[in-house]
Amino acid sequence: MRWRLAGGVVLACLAALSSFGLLVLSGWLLAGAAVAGLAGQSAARAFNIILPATGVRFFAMTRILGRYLERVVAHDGVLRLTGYWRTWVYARLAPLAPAGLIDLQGGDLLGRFVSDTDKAAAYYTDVALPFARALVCSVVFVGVYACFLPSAALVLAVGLVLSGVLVPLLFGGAINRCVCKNAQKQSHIRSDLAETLQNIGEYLILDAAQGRAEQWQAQQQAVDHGRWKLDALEGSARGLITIMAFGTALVVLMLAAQAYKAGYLSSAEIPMLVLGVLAAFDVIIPLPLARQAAAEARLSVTRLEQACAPHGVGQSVKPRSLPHAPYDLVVRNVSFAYPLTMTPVLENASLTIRQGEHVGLIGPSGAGKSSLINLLFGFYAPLGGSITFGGVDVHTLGAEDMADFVSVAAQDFHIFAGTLRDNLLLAAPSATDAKLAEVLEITQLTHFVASLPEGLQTWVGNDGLRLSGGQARRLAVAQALLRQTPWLILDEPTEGLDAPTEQALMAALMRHANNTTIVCMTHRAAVLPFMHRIVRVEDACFHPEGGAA
Ligand SMILES: Nc1ncnc2c1ncn2[C@@H]1O[C@H](COP(=O)(O)OP(=O)(O)OP(=O)(O)O)[C@@H](O)[C@H]1O
Repeated sequence: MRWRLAGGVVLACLAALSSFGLLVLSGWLLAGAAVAGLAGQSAARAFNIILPATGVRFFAMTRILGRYLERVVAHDGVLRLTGYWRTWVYARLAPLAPAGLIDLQGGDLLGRFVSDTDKAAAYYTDVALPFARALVCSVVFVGVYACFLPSAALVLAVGLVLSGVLVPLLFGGAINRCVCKNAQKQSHIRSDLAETLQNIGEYLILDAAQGRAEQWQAQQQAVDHGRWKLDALEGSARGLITIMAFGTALVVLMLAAQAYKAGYLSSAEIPMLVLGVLAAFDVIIPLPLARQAAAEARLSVTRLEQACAPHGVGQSVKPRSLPHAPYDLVVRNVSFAYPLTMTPVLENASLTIRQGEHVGLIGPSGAGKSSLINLLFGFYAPLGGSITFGGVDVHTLGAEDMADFVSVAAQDFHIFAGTLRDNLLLAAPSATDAKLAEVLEITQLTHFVASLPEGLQTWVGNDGLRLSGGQARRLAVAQALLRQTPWLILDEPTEGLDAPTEQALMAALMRHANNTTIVCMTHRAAVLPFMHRIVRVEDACFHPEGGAA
């Protein structure tokens, strides 16, 4: 990308230099023509208008062309940079989920992923490009002035440095503070908005929607106030630069007038140099905005780095070796607590599940049954002890490695916006229609799907809203079955089902997955007779029900 980005800078400089050349030459041409006209017919005839007029056209053309090409190249560069940042962030965020992202709200995370990556990429057009253009062009402007009048070149150099360096420095601190505060407010409002929209039904039921709207209004006003402050700062800096530009032009006018009197300059060169100053400041005026963009980009990059920083979980720490048969799970003296609460979930707990066993995990709500999935997939790291699967410490495996061996129908499963078929194929993209029909039969969904006019092509809406709780849960079980892994973990698979359907599902499941290891976390007594043995999770330990755990 480097050459492309450098090309954008070159084109931006070309456009700015053309603008400068156009104004300077036009000033000289108009003033020269006027002086020649006033000096009489012979002087007017002697005045060569062709060459400068050609120069004016040349600069007008290169300015238009330069600006157009600069936009094309620079925006192409930004799009590529945005793509680069998004890929970079995704590649680092994905392995951290869910433990590494626990302290980030979904809306905030989305905000970081979308708007912070945009701002980080826009650093090129909004910061690097204006500053590089200002630097390169200022040197050229001062060089050009030095050819005509060195004292004017010195004044121009001082004016450009003062307004291009000092003004951004002067306002920098206040801009940084304002940008930080605004970013925090915006991040809050975005997170709240995402959460409220996701759970709008609950807010309506709790009669809290109006209060929520009022909270937003207050938050939005605070954001608007912050934006107004930032605009005021930027406007003040821009105003100061404009005053400096006119001051510099005035001094240059005085110096040029003196030089004219002393015979060093022609009369036409006086307006040329004055107009040149105003044209030169065109590259400085965008700098306060660029300074603001720099603060925003720096903050965005910091926020992205914070979100992507490894938290010691969800990442392989040693060279991998994949699990091998027999795929036994050995949990040895494991202690575990969730980072946010630090309430012990497991304490010195041990459990062995051999390949092919069907184990029912029971116990009071909140005892820690589902937490076993989090530990197995390495979403969270145990505080002590070890967990091996197929002879390999699960801590050295990524969640994607485990997914090749273990399918989970989780309690908090998600049905994606799409058709029934889309959701099933998500688990096994190459599954045939016969395979889909087979898992629908096992999960007792065949009649339901057949009753739908569009069958598997039925759109299930966001979050599976068009399905009942029991239907959605069975769809999650069907997904897990489609993956055909040696292990199957079912968290409350029959929750919300009537007794005959529950029996039919479990019986079909056992027939189908006879050789598969099945771990069934459940509160339903009717499921337990289908299991080889039962383990109770209680008091932060695994207790066998009638045998060794
Ligand atoms: N992501 C999390 N962060 C913090 N604490 C959690 C998290 N998930 C679960 N917990 C807590 O860990 C404990 C064990 O939860 P877990 O979901 O494993 O229980 P469970 O036995 O599966 O419960 P249930 O039968 O109701 O599904 C609970 O006290 C719960 O509040």
